[in-house]
Amino acid sequence: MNAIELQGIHVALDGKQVLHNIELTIKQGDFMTFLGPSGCGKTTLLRTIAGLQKADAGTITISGREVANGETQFHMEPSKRRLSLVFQSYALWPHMTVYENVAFGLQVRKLAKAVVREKVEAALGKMRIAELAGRYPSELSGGQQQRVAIARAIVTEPDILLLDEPLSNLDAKLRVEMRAELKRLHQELNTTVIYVTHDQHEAMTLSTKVAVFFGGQIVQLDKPRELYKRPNTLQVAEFIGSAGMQMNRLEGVVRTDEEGLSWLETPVVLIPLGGDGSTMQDGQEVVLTVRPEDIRLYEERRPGSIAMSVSAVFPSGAETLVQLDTAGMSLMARVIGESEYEPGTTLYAVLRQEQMNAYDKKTGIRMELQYVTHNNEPGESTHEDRLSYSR
Ligand SMILES: Nc1ncnc2c1ncn2[C@@H]1O[C@H](COP(=O)(O)OP(=O)(O)OP(=O)(O)O)[C@@H](O)[C@H]1O
Repeated sequence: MNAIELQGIHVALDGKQVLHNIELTIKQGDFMTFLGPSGCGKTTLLRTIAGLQKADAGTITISGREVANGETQFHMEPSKRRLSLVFQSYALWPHMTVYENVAFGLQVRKLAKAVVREKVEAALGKMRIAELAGRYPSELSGGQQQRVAIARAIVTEPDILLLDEPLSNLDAKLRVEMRAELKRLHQELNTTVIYVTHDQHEAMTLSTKVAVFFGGQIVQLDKPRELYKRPNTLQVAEFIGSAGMQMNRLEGVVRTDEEGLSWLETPVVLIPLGGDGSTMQDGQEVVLTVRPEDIRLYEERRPGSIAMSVSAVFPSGAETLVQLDTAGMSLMARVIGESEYEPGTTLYAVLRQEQMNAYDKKTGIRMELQYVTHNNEPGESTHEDRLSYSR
């Protein structure tokens, strides 16, 4: 069964349209992340699912039950939706111990004392904070407080766990630790999770699915790997490519000749294209993106390679980023392990074409280009032989 179905959700705040026609299905057990820049509507959608915000139009169904309907003005109370919400601020009650904070939601349901104890102990155990039961929030670190907040959310065994930037107040080391904890918890509980973040790393490492938001709309819904490899638009590619996940960008123009041959002309390399040409036009401006790990570096010239000069080397232990320049263009390549390259060295960069993405510069939409693979067999005349490999 689907855990959540959203159909045609529209929300306006203060007369401004914040969510536009959101359509989304989340499967039971999914770890769904809402990813996007600040102000794109992620939190508003989470609050709408939780029932803290009314939808102006559309329907929300949770575990087969309709909980909101814009047309009939039906709006089920948050407490009846069988979900728990954890905020960025932990919002623990300062005058209650950890045990009391976690037990509160069960006590209001008037469960027997022994049942409450059993469930609270289980939740604290799952978050690995059993020994903190008697402490007050002021006696805990930020990471420990966040664990208590999550224990409080899971103790009621909700169908769905909603997490709004739960790690953003933690320092870098704790974030990584808590990320691993959340992943373990999701696997252990098999609860459906919706997670809001603007951190691409968090989205990539935790999620089974990622919904990318821009301007109140979902612009791509994919598995993390697909999103990383094939962003649908240049805007998504650049967003996913920011914050430490460098993305190289190369501008070019499609050229076709009278014989029907096509190629991409960039300032540094000509890339032969196959296909019947139906998806491209002569003169069409294209932006190519290629990740640093998809650039191979050679010390000798190869077909289709770009002669470049090493301008900087950034070693980081397991890998090295090598920055290369030519003709006013800069590329970043990733090399496994340490690299001996010295600034000023000439290297030949080959872009792994099957890993590149091409976008129409005007619309920003990804194009399906067919690249001609390099063929080095002697004596064979190929499409690429008729182009000069590099300029
Ligand atoms: N109570 C409100 N009244 C009016 N506008 C609001 C209100 N809350 C949010 N907004 C606006 O709605 C838009 C979406 O806000 P929202 O908090 O959902 O974005 P977000 O993607 O979660 O951002 P962030 O990552 O910064 O939390 C923003 O333009 C914001 O200014």
